[in-house]
Amino acid sequence: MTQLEQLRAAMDGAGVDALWVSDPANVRAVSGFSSGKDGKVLVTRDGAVLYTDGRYTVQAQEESRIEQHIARPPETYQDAAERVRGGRVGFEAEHLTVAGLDALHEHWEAELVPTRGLVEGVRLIKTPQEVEAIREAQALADRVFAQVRPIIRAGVRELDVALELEMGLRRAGAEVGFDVIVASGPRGAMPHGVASERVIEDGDLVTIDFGARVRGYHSDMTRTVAVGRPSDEMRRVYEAVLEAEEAAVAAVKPGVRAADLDALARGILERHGLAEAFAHSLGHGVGLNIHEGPGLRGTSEDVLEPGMVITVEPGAYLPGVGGVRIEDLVLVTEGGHEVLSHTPKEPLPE
Ligand SMILES: CSCC[C@H](N)C(=O)N1CCC[C@H]1C(=O)N[C@@H](C)C(=O)O
Repeated sequence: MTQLEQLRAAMDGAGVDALWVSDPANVRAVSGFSSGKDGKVLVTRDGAVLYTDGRYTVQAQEESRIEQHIARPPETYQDAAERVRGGRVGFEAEHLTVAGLDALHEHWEAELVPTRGLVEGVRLIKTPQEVEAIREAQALADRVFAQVRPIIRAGVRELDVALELEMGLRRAGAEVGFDVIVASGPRGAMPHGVASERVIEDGDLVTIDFGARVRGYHSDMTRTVAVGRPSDEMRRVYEAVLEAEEAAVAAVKPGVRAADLDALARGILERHGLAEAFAHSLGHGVGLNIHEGPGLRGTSEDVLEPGMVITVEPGAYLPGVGGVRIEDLVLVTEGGHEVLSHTPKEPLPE
């Protein structure tokens, strides 16, 4: 089944005849149009139309796999009105604004129905082309990390490490996937500690979390590296996080519940007295968004399937002391898994 056929099956399940797609990543997923924030897609039983405006005429022709209609509101809504008249039309409840919904009510003679996760459900399983883009993004990030690794040393600002990573990604032809996290010494206790002016010191652990974006698809990887000799306390934390990460990666295969993977890693950290220190979920799906399904967290009902691309990223954060996170990017395969991130996990210096 093509992704559009899968989406129509999901629409049947939700009891809608058509779907108004407004989330930018979903617009891109359904149409291929890369400026999703300036586009909308209407999917009906027998068609799919991309609506965008005159700034994107050429781009839409080049990129879109579906029919394109160049217009601005209200003409956009008027054209779509003919296609949805009298039907039940789903809209994306987690994205459409109140004003956007008002506009649909104003222009359409149709029943408007809130839906959740229809396109996102299709996006859970990547096509071979999507996997290829993610694989390229990660390979490129691995290369850039290797180039930048020598400058991660005492006396260098976190911001300079981030800048080198960003320039490396850009030079290699990728985009920067998200704000680069470089969290050294006590700043390592911040899971989202984006690079600051702090100067890295001897004895610090430095957590670096960054990703590339290639053809819209993200990579995501974290390494925690030592600058000089870390304290015995942080060494124990590092070994515990590494044990949790490796055990969780090893357990990735189709049929495994995402919640069970989270529990596996959490249980290992708990045995090391670090249950409270693991302040986020084990991981997440990666694709057109850096965070998408499946969610690897205790409350998740997701079950792993071949074609999912996920992160496995346990961490332990000790306020005022420091932190460790180790993250790999993993493809779920028929036979188990393939780790897409290849940057070595360095042993800590004695
Ligand atoms: C702002 S993008 C951050 C990318 C990073 N690899 C990441 O996903 N992190 C860093 C620490 C936790 C984790 C995260 O944000 N997880 C989310 C899904 C959560 O809610 O736990």
